[in-house]
Order: sequence, then C-alpha cells, then structure tokens
Amino acid sequence: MTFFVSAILLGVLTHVFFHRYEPASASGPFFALLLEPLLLVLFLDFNNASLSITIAVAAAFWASLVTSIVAYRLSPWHPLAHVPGPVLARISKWWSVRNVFKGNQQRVFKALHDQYGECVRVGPNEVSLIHVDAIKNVLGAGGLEKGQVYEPRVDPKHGIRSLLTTRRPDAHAVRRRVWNRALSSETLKEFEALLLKRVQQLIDRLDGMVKDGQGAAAVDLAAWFSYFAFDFMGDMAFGGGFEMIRDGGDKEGYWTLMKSGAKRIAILCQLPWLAPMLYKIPFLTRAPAKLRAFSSKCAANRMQSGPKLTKDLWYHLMDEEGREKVKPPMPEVVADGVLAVVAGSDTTSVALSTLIWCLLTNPEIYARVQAEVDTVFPDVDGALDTSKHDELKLLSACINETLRLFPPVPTGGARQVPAGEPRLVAGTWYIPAHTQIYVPAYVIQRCETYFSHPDVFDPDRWLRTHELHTHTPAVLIPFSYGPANCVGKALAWREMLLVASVVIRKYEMRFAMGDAEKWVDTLEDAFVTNVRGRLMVELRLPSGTSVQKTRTWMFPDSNQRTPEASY
Ligand code: HEM
Repeated sequence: MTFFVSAILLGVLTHVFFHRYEPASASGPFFALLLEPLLLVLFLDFNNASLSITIAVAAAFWASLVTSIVAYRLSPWHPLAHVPGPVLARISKWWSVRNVFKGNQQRVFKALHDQYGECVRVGPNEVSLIHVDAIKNVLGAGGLEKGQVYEPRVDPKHGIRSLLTTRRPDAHAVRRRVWNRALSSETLKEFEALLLKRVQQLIDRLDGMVKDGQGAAAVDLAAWFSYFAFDFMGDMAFGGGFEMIRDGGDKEGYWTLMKSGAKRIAILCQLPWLAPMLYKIPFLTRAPAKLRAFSSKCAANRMQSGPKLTKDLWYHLMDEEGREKVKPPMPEVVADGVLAVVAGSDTTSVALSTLIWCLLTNPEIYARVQAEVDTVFPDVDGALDTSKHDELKLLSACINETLRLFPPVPTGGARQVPAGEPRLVAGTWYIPAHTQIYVPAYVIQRCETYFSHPDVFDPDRWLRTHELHTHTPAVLIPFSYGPANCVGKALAWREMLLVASVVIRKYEMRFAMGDAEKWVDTLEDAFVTNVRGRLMVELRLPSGTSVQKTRTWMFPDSNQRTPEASY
C-alpha cells in the first residue's frame, strides 16, 4: 500500500516540478520518468524490491502523472481555462500532431473558430485568435516574439539559425536589415534578368508540349509552376543549381527531399521539446544533412563563380558589396540561402496554381481577366514587360482574392507571450505568460466579421470604390505582418503578375480532368502549403497563333535573347 500511495504522490509531485521548471528537451524528463519508480522502490524497501513490484509501482506512478496533467489542463485553475476549445486539444499536443500529419490544420482551425468564436484553445498552452487587433498586437512592432514552435526548424547539428528562426527581436532586426536591402524595390529590377530567363524557359517548355500535342496539351500546371519557382529561387540564392524546368521534374531529388522534410519538421514543430531527442536518431537527420551538404556545395560554387547574369540574392546576403562593418558569417548565409529557396518557391508556385484554379472555376471572371491582359499587352510578346503591371487591376485583385482564400502559409508560426502578467492581446482577451498565439491567415481571411460572403471568390471586392459590403483589408495577411513579415513580398508579386499574365495572354486554358474542382481539397497545411494533387490544365494556343513565332521573345529591359545554351 505504501508503495502505491508513494507512487501516486510522486507522480503528482513530478508533474508540479516539470510544470514549474519546464524542460527545453525531453531527454531529461524521459530518463527521470523511467528511473523515478525504480528509485522509489529501492528507497522504500531495498531488500524486497522485485521486478513485479517495480512494474506495478511504475504503472501507478505514470497513471498518476498522466491523470494529474490531464486534470490540471482541464481544470478551472489552468490559466487558459477561460478560452474555449475541444477537450483533446486542451489535454495534449498529440491532437495537433494528428492535424498536421493529416495536413488539414487550417481546416480544423476554421471549423473550431466557427464553433467556438474568435479565440480558441488549440493546445494545452496555445490559442488561435482571429481578432483584427491581434494582427497589430501579436505580429506588429512591439508585439510578441516568435514562439518555441520555431525551434525544431533550427539546424539540429550546429544550431545555426536562419532569419526565420531568429526569435530574439533585436538579433532578428540586425539580420533583417541585410535582407531588406537585398529585396528592396531597387534590387528588384536587378533580379529581373534572372526572372525573365526562367519565365522564358518555362514558356518554351510549355510551348514544346503544346506543339507536340498539335496545338493543345494537358499539363500539370501546379508541378510546372513549382519547377519554375524552385529553379528561380536556386538562381537567386546560390547562382543556380536546380534545373527542374530543363529536366521536366525532380531528377536530382532535392525538391522531394525538401518537401518531405517540410512535413516532418511541421510535425516536429508541434513537439519542440521532443525534437532535440529525435534529432539524435540518424534516420531523421539524414535528409536535412543531405540538403545542407548540397546547399553548402552550391554556396561554394557560387563563391567561386561570382554573380552570373546579374547581382543575385547571395550577392546581397553575403554582403559582396562590403556595406556591413562585420561580414555575415558564411554558415548563416547558407542557412538563409536555403530559407530563400524554401520560403520563396512553394509559396509563389502555390499562389499561382490556386490563382489559375480560381479563374478556371469562375469562367466569367476568367474572361474578364483575359480581356484585361489582352488589352494591356496587345502584342503577345509584350507580356514580359513588367512596367505595365500597374495596369493589371483586375488580375491584381484576383491575386489578392486568391491569397485571401488560399494563403500559401495558411496557419503560420505562433508568437509567444513573455514571462510576467497576462497580456491584453485583443478585445477582452487576456492571454497568460508563455502561451503561444496563432493568428491564422486562412481563418481570419475567411471570417464573416471581416468580409461579406467570405468563402466566395469575388475579386471585385478589392476594386469597389464605395463599399456596400463588409470589407476589411487590414485582415489580409498572406505575407504576415510586422517586422518579421515576408521580406520577399514585392518579389513574389512581381513573379505572380509576370507568370500569370504571360500564361493568360498566351494560352486558352480549361480543366483537363473532370474532378479538377476538388483539387484545392488536396492542399495540405505543412506550414507552407503542400500540393498533393495534380492540377491538370489543357493549354491551347488561340487560333492563328504559331508556337514558333512566340519563341522569339526578347527581354524588354536588357534587349538580350535568352541564353538557351545555359539551360
Ligand atoms: C506568394 C508568395 C509568398 C507568400 C504568401 C509568403 C508568405 C510569407 C509569410 C506568411 C511569412 C511569415 C512566416 C512566419 O512568420 O513564420 C514569410 C516569411 C518570409 N518569406 Fe515569404 N512568402 C512568399 C514569397 C516569398 C519569396 C519570393 C521570398 C524570397 C526570398 C520569401 C522569403 C521570405 C523570408 C526570408 C521570410 C522570413 C522573414 C523573417 O522572418 O523576417 N517569401 N513569407
């Protein structure tokens, strides 16, 4: 009897201890939980200790520990007791792991907000908040710092942080200064030659397929947009290295590696305390290590070759111009190069794919956009002229509306309330210290409080001059908000407008498969959206257009032909 009472007491005490001194890694607690029952048995009755008694004591200890944790998390004494949410989410993080594993976190969060309201408890110490003021107070300057959820994204072997995982605001601001310079409106012009080269290559490949299909071809546009965005970001970050458009797929396997890694990391982010332990398992670190080795090789090549067609992102991040007092450390620049490829490729390609999907499911709007693009670019070759992007009002509205309905980063990372008093974050919501707060773009942008008919694709809501309906542009946050918002926003807009207008100007499009309307249901929330389904679209040249003719596009700015040989 003494054994069991002691085991139960020890279970409760262990919970109190770990609650007070929360461990950063699971390895300490893991061994403590294994050893404690054994030590208890030896301590209470060293002479009569046996395996069966130890097992029974361990079972009582663990049961008491779990009961104590669950009871506390559900109790009215928990600091988040005032926030409603599903029981499983309040009890354990494994509920979130399941959602991320299934890839439907954004849809689950949406359903929960529909059920419980603007603030929902989505984890034992986590809330999701969709109040307009939370955008400024959580994500804005002077808001909250990035939460623990970012820790598993840090290079496990060397502890090197990228810009994204630099959580301390002062350190982040220092690194961000270099990035801001790298992706300013002036440098955007510099990158245009690289961008146009890849757009030309993409169109050449699509043209080739259309020609082979004698005027029409069914292609997986989502895949080709991915190849384009990945190759382009490889050019930007490392002066080249990826050739997916040329190969028509992922011959080298690095794209697949990144994608599978992205999902695994998204899952681990739900269990930041478990990550240091899991990262000791070689099987789990093999993929990131391979990726790191490849990135380092690309970086070394780039160092040797210098910038190719024009100054690239590496040029600025490595400060090859010599503007910083202290040169950025090479490992950090490599980490930022990988970040650029990860952050800048799938986001942009998903946005382009969902845009085309939205247009094809709304034929009237598609016809209007087509008319606009044809008017702005009367000559098909002129669609590469980025100086006319300001005239693409309806296309820009369609991109805004696509990013509203399908933000490529649907939930994003959480911010964390610092130690101390509860913080008034928005409305009447006081959120206690150490709580992680999500402001999910997918949910807030589809909230009826902020937009009329929020689930309808209605680009005109961005064009109306006098508003009859509810319209709150302040909650459009596909690029996040504040000092850690997307630094590549202007570049992403340039890419999206360019590729979309070229494709729309050049081809007539329609779904090539019967059930293509369900394609958006295959979009997974793995931090950045993961496209699982194929977006099969039939591309057809308008009658009277020849493939040959359109293959001689010129670069409007540089007057330079595409260097075919370099593909
Ligand atoms: C449609 C395209 C894009 C969307 C929707 C998008 C969205 C976002 C979002 C939501 C964040 C914040 C993530 C967080 O707080 O955890 C972010 C950060 C970031 N994005 Fe983008 N992004 C896009 C394209 C790009 C491009 C083309 C680049 C080019 C390099 C880029 C580079 C970055 C970087 C470096 C960060 C980290 C910023 C920081 O922590 O200060 N993104 N992006």
